[in-house]
Amino acid sequence: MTNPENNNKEYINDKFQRSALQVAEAQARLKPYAALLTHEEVPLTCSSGRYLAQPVYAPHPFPAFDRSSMDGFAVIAADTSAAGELNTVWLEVVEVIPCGAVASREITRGTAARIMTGAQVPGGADTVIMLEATESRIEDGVTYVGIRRPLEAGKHITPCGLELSTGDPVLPEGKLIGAGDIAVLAALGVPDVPVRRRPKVAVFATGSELLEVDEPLAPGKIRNSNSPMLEALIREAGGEPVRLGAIMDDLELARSRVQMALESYDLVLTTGGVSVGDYDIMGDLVREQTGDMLFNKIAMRPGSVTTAAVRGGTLLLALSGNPGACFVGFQLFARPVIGWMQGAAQPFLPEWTARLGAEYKRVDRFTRFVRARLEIREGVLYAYPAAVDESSVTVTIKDSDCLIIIPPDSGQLSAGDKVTVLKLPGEIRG
Ligand SMILES: Nc1nc2c(c(=O)[nH]1)N[C@H]1C(S)=C(S)[C@@H](COP(=O)(O)OP(=O)(O)OC[C@H]3O[C@@H](n4cnc5c(N)ncnc54)[C@H](O)[C@@H]3O)O[C@H]1N2
Ligand code: MOO
Ligand SMILES: [Mg+2]
Repeated sequence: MTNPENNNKEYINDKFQRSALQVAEAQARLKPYAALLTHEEVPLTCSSGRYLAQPVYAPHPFPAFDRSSMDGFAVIAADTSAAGELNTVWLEVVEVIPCGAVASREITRGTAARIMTGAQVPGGADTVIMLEATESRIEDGVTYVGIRRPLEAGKHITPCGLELSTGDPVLPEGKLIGAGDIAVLAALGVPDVPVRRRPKVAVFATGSELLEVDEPLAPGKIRNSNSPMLEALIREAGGEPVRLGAIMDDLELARSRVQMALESYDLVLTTGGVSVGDYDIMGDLVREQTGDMLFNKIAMRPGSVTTAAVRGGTLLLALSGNPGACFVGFQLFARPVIGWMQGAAQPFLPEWTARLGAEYKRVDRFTRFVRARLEIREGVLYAYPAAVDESSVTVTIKDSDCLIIIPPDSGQLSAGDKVTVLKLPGEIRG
């Protein structure tokens, strides 16, 4: 264990003199090191939640043929111009066209084809009449369809290319693939989808107080809740978490673990030990090689101690040990890094506008990111700040739909005031 007496005396002054960066500046410092990963092809059904590595253009028109949108008869509109209540026009039904079939002949004046929803409209026909609007009779083995009103051309026909023409852009590179995208890719005949490789993100916690989840509580100890939380957050952001466990507050041990992780994974996340305490080894470790430190203080709360360094080209993001600060630090810094690595078109949490559901009086010299619950009432979005949003608090993380951004100059805010919120992934809990 690190001895407080000889705890990095050379760095002792730096430890307290940290210059705080604005959040956007810190994010910008990370970006050059969040290199785009290679791509791989995955089966279409496995592509949900992955980021598209290449844009998709329509290889053919969609629909690829003129399609009937009703069960009925394909006819020539001009044949029905004289039709009326007292003048039934009778057309000879020359064939039946089920879905998937192609007519064997063209429709000519005086003829019609029975057609099903989704079937290709036969050549010559320019309109479809619904079955219910017709009558039929059979005479000498020949079926006739009777029509009592004039029809417009183009009715109940979905034209070839209505949705897409050949070469139309369909999905941009960087799109997060969802069910609708999968439907389109299937319709366009893309069995294997080029997606970005998922970043492998190593997670380890530091803290001599940490117990595993299945261990009984012991005096002064707590269970390591940040590691499983971070793993879930990494998955949510499209990364592949690699759990490296928890280590004691031992600088030597942390140094070798961090080094090993930096050599083996795309990104390394740690939690704990980044403040100025005697055993805050991650802070010490990053300060050892000041050249590769990107930042160690951010003008935000919680998460002001979030620290980042780059070693051998790989990013180390040392998040706070305080659960609330660890969560917010992940959302603002680790999430975009994991997104950038996958070429995400929208790597940041989306910004929404809401009304404060209750007053917020806390004023800070740093921007606050306040955990809050969202509720929609009469079409208006309200954000209710968590009653306790200290960075050390765990339980309110689970009740949060968003983070309200409270800039330092906002003063005391009243219920109903407009605020910007960062929407967290998932459904609004209501
Ligand atoms: N003198 C000062 N003290 C502190 C400052 C400061 O500026 N001056 N900053 C405070 C702020 S702000 C924060 S945030 C915390 C940051 O603490 P660390 O990142 O160094 O984290 P630890 O000291 O390791 O732990 C803090 C807290 O979190 C608990 N913890 C740690 N790891 C986990 C885990 N994996 N799962 C759940 N809980 C965890 C730990 O037991 C402590 O209670 O520092 C303030 N202090
Ligand atoms: O860095 Mo601490 O999380 O501001 O509370
Ligand atoms: Mg500490």
